[in-house]
Amino acid sequence: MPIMLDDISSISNKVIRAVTPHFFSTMLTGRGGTQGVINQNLKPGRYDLGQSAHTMPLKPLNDKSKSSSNGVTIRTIPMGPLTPYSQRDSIASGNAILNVPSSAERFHVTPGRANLDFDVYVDLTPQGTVLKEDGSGDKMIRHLDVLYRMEVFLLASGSSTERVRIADTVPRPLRLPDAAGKLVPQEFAFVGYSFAPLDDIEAMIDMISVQFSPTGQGVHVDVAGLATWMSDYDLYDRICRQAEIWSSAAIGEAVAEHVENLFAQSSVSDPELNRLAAQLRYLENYTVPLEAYRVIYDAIRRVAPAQVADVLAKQNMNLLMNGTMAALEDLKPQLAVPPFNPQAIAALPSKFSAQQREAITTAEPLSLTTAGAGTGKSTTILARIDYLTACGIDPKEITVLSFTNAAADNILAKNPKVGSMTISRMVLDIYKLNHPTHQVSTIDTMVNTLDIFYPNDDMVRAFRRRLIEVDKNQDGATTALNAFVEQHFDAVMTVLNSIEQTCLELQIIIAYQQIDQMAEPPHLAGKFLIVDEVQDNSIFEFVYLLRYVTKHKQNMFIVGDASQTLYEFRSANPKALNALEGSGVFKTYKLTTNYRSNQEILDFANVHLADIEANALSQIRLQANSLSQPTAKSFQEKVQLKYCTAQSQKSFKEDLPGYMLNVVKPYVDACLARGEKVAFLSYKKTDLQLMQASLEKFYPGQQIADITSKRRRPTTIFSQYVKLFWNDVKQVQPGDASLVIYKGITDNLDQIAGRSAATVRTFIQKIVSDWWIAQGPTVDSWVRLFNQGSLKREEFFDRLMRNILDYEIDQNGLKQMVLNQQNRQRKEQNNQGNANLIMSTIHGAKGLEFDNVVVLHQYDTVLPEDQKRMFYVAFTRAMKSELVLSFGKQKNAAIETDYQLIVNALERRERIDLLRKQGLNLDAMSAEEVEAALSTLMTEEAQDAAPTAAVAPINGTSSAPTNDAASAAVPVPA
Ligand SMILES: Nc1ncnc2c1ncn2[C@@H]1O[C@H](COP(=O)(O)OP(=O)(O)OP(=O)(O)O)[C@@H](O)[C@H]1O
Repeated sequence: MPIMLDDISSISNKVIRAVTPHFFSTMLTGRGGTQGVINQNLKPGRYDLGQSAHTMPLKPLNDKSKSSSNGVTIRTIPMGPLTPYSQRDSIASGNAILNVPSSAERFHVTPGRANLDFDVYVDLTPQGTVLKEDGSGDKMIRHLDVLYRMEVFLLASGSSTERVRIADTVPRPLRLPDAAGKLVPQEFAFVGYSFAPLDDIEAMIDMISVQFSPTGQGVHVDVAGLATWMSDYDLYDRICRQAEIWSSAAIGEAVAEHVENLFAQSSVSDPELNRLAAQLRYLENYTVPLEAYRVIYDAIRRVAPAQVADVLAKQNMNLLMNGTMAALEDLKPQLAVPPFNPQAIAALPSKFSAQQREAITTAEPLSLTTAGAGTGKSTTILARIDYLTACGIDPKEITVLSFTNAAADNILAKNPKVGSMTISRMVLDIYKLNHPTHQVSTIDTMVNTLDIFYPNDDMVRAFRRRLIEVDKNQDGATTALNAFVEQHFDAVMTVLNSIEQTCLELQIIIAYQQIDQMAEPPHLAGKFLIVDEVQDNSIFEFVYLLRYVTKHKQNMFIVGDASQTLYEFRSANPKALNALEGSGVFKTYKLTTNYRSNQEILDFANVHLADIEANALSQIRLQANSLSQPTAKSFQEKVQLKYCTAQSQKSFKEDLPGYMLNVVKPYVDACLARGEKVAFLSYKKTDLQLMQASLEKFYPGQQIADITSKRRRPTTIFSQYVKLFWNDVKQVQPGDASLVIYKGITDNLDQIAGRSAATVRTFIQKIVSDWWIAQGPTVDSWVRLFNQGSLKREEFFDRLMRNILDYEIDQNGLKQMVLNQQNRQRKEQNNQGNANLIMSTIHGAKGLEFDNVVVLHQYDTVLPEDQKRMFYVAFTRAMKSELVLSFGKQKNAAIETDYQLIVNALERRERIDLLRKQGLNLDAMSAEEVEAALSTLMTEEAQDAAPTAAVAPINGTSSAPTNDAASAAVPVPA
């Protein structure tokens, strides 16, 4: 039985969390107090000396951006759900509405003015901020400017209206008769934007009130009172509220309302459509819930003409996914399904649970299995292949897409006849067949090549910029590149055909856009598509797969766990599975029994799982496949926690050898004595190396396997050289060109390799001399042709240039291939090797399991979601026991309190069981009576334990390790 989190009140409270300004940017520190950029001095007010509305334009707040020059970095961080442009269009449509703020929030401009039949109120909403970081001096200076939406409300005296129309001009007539025929002012709001509302809002108030007041003069504004109201303005809270809108269904409603406002007009102009497209792209600046996209998508489909809706849906990847899913749903009845085969169902091995059987044998054309860690997702995929085959489906008809090469190899090793690959490989195979002359290059090499061949082409310059944005993984970059390629398709293809290059990021976009025309290799023609670890696919990969399935009317069986999303940095969205689950397009199956770990390990993991946002919808709680009930003692034996306070990572690293000796070694000794393996997991490779150094000292005879995948940066040295120095080469005789290139690269390394020149010098010298040796004979043959007069000088240099560019691409591809192979072999060591000690990054351990695990955990009071998910993956790798070595600055860490709460809850359960065994009928007793009985039992236990009081504490906090083994507060398992 898992320990119920509801029994551990402080833990279950954790799922309720506020959204903070960090939602917009982690640079927005402070909570309106003395610290951080959002501090108590930051209030709406007047312009700084020398500033005015003219020096602070609104335009930048239509996008999130970062620019640096001369040590000064400027970031624009928008916060309004609608950009100022969209807001203006909505207002112009005559349909925009604004909530009237409560009397506690707004400033009343016209209090006690009995001679007026109207009231004027004011409020401010942060629309965005501009953060300036000046590092040019000794100290970094941060300055934040806030752009406010100024809201001026004109309401009839005594009105309790909650929502008013936003007007762009004062309505005429000013007053209309009410039900009783009395003339009352028309109510409305005006909005404007300002970085200094105390300077700018008075003019707005004046402009409105002058037209309503009986004297024809504007109302008096108590500027001192307004300044006091602004000095009480809680900016932190207001930014939090904006963040809440963005991270909830409210953003969907706000944008859908805007879409409806625009299309309620008799016609929508092209500039308005362009600004709406920009608004939809603007949403990609932040993580908007996918359910909100559904609302926006539905609104677009409802009100926009079909062709316009198609174009709009392509402006944002998440809208595109909604659109693609809707098309797939329409086709559902035509998709492939396995034939009903009772023998195949009966032949399933008996070990499979009912839940697993349901998923494995599903006859649905589109199915999604969501499941927690260790619940048998990978096992279910293997069984699905067997099941489909048993149903008479040719294995060639089955394609399995995995996230890593290692996982794809694993499927292939067990099922040599099915198609098994990564999505990148699938796209590559299709692309290569259709564009065989394009070599797969990197974005860096491509950009250099574009600069070399198209230095003055506007289209190429824009294309290049889009590629760089994708390379930097900027928000919305893939959407922008996709839209760009679609708009300039023929021109882009002409350029790619001429440079004979492409890159992975472009391949999928082109394959997507040409999906209906592209030929496909026979090994991809299968009717049954299975996708593993779907949570880590980027939204665009997912959109592509949905279209692929639509095109081939395939059966799609997908499996994933949102809480294990690790690749958000390459555009995976942990909430995508929730959206699929909620869409109703996929039949959903759930696996809840964990077959890997004991319940003690899962109780600890469950505490962390409860705190993961991506689990909020599915509310998965891991339960072991065992009837044995954990006790406080068994929990402390199987899950050990050592929390270490450390002022910095550096100081923890200095202390790490001490912790390895006093805490980790006793634990590992016990595991090895039981003949079991131990894996060491950490986020950083450098920490693993430190741990490994200690292990090598403690266990000189033990084999240690490092299964972490290695990475390498592709080189751009040749293309960079050609871009900057090719004219030098063209000045010399062809016979001297190779030497000039060799010397040119090594002599100009500072310019070519930038800051890394010093560290890569030897490496670069080697690759340039490798080129010379490898390509020497070819270049010499061209030199001979030139000398004989059968090759023109220009043609010689053209061939030479292409030769070195091709060499760079080949080398990058070759080295990556070798590295992939080595990485696979490294992973294999875990399965087949003799090593008892295994080192891996947490990312590298995904999908794997080990007898025992040591997790290096970095604690913080508020961990970002990606780190929570990462540590959850780490906490679910062990089968038998785990030791968590956690470090952080805080003295009282919640990870310790949570651990102790689990122990307390288990002890309480044991005592309740004992009372029941003693014959007490607890169900018939009141809560107070149960507590009294428990308290008596505890007193008796304390009396029994009194003579042996000198028991070491279970877990302890220490600020530095000692060499005294007895002080290692973690008990070693029996
Ligand atoms: N029905 C079952 N009976 C017994 N063992 C099972 C069963 N299903 C799965 N297992 C075992 O449970 C362990 C976890 O399974 P598997 O690796 O398939 O889970 P997973 O959901 O893919 O895990 P993760 O997401 O954490 O990588 C494996 O050792 C597997 O052999």
